[in-house]
Amino acid sequence: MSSESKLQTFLDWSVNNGSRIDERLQFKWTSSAGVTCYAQKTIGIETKPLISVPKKLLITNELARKHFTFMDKQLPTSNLNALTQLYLSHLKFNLDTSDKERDFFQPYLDILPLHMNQPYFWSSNELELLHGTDIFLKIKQNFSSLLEEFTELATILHIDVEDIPTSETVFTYIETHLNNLHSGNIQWNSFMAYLWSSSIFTSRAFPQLLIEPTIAREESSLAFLYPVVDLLNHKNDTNVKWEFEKDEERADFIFNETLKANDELFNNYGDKSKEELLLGYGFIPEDINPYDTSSLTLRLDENHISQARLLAKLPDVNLAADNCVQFSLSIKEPVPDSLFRLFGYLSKLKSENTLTSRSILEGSDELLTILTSKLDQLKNKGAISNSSKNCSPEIIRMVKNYFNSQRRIFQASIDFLPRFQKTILKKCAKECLSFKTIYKMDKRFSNSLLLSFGVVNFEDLIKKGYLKQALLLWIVRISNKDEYKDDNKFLNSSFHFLGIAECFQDVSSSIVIEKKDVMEYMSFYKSLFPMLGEKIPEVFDKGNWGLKQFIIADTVLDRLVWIRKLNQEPIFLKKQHLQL
Ligand SMILES: C[S@@+](CC[C@H](N)C(=O)[O-])C[C@H]1O[C@@H](n2cnc3c(N)ncnc32)[C@H](O)[C@@H]1O
Repeated sequence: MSSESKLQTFLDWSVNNGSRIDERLQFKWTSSAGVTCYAQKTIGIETKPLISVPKKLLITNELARKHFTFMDKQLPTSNLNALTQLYLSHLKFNLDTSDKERDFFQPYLDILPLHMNQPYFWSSNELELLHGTDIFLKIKQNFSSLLEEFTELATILHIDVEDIPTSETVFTYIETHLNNLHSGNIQWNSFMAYLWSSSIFTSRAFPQLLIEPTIAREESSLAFLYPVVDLLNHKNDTNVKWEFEKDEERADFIFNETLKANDELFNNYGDKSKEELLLGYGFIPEDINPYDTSSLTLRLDENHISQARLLAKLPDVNLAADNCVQFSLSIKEPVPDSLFRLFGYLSKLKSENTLTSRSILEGSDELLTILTSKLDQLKNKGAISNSSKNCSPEIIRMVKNYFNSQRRIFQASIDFLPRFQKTILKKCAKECLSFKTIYKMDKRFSNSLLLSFGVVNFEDLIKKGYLKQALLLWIVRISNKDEYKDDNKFLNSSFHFLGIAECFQDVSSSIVIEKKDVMEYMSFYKSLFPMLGEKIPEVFDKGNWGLKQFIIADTVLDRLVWIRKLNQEPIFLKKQHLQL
């Protein structure tokens, strides 16, 4: 029977069994999206359902329960639809024995597609295109759960199953059995049949809540198959309503938009990201999708994971694998606060008990490095040749589209970081000062750099590579501020709020300087002293300019200065807790 006649037989069956389909609708086969529904005439917004289907046409968990014999408590709890999925495999592929229910549902079973586009059914060459992505990890995880669930079901229901693949062999198993699935020639109790029915459920089932609004929360993932309405394709943001008319026992599809003649009638499967559409439904629309998300998976040091989760107040993020945390990124929320907190934690110094503005800003720079390298990887991966070996052009198109959407999100996250840093700096404007401003304000100091290093302005300082020397010299100058009779007032009043002298004192009283530290700083120190003291005594010969002061100043630098990665500009930040 051709696809068109199967579709007609199905529509007749559904109407003969009490379905009502608005006569202005027409269902057709299309090569791009399978069965598709169009308006033949203009349809205005109506409260009357466009499609109503009686309960007896729905394939529910209740039917599955009647079919199999088992003890209730034994069923797998990881997927409440496991039994209904197995029941669907039985209806569709058990052709050995006659079956009243199968005979009844036959017209519906005949229009369920055997060619599925979800990545679980792709060839190894096609799957290779996704290798190294989070989506590939999810495919592997989902395969493991499905295998576990299927094995558990078979044991509970005492079903003889041959040849269950393992997580390692599942990809080859599917490639070997794919042609048999396409011709409908598989055993109902095979893993291939279960994978098919589970994908049918993922791509076309509706929530049981629709029929039973009072269902317990633990059972909210229960689902059922809803013939006719499941022929409608998906478009995000489409305004639809599904209702169950209890008295008449029928499920209604109400469309709250207008349609012109030849417009497609869409359903809304729930506003989905491209990743969800690809994994669950095997298609990706061309247009830009505001619901797109991407994820950043990070492996954390085993010793730090619990502390990191506590201090960074990580929400119950998806633990992708042992010691891995996963964060969702989207155009709407390019970087969640929890990710900033985690990087703030990772950039925290031992001297910081909590997250500080410095650790958060430092962390945001680290995050920038990681996001940039992820973006580069995505650019490389997305550069797929249109003639990739043995890959379907449609799959290549979808994968490219997926990578593009992922790149857009990572780019949005990268673009967000400088804005975030600006906001933080604004938030602590009263407790921070850039070294550029300091350089401008402390004229005597900047003049001393002109005389000693020939530095004419701040940019020149960075260009000539004297930034670190200048920072250390200035910190030591602040530690000696009481010795500058002329500048004393200026140094005290202008920079006092940063707490540099206090931090210097603090480090000085606790630091233990070893021989190796002295060796490390010796050549640096010798390049500056006694030369500077002799050349500009009014700055570099007041107070203590010994080598130890520079070792202390380096620690102060670590504790109080954030050097912004983007422009190498150092910013002094008073040590203080920052709440995100
Ligand atoms: C609930 S079914 C819809 C009916 C389906 N067209 C059919 O032939 O049976 C969901 C499947 O339809 C296809 N689909 C749904 N919306 C689509 C869209 N906007 N573009 C392309 N394919 C779509 C996908 O293959 C998806 O897995």
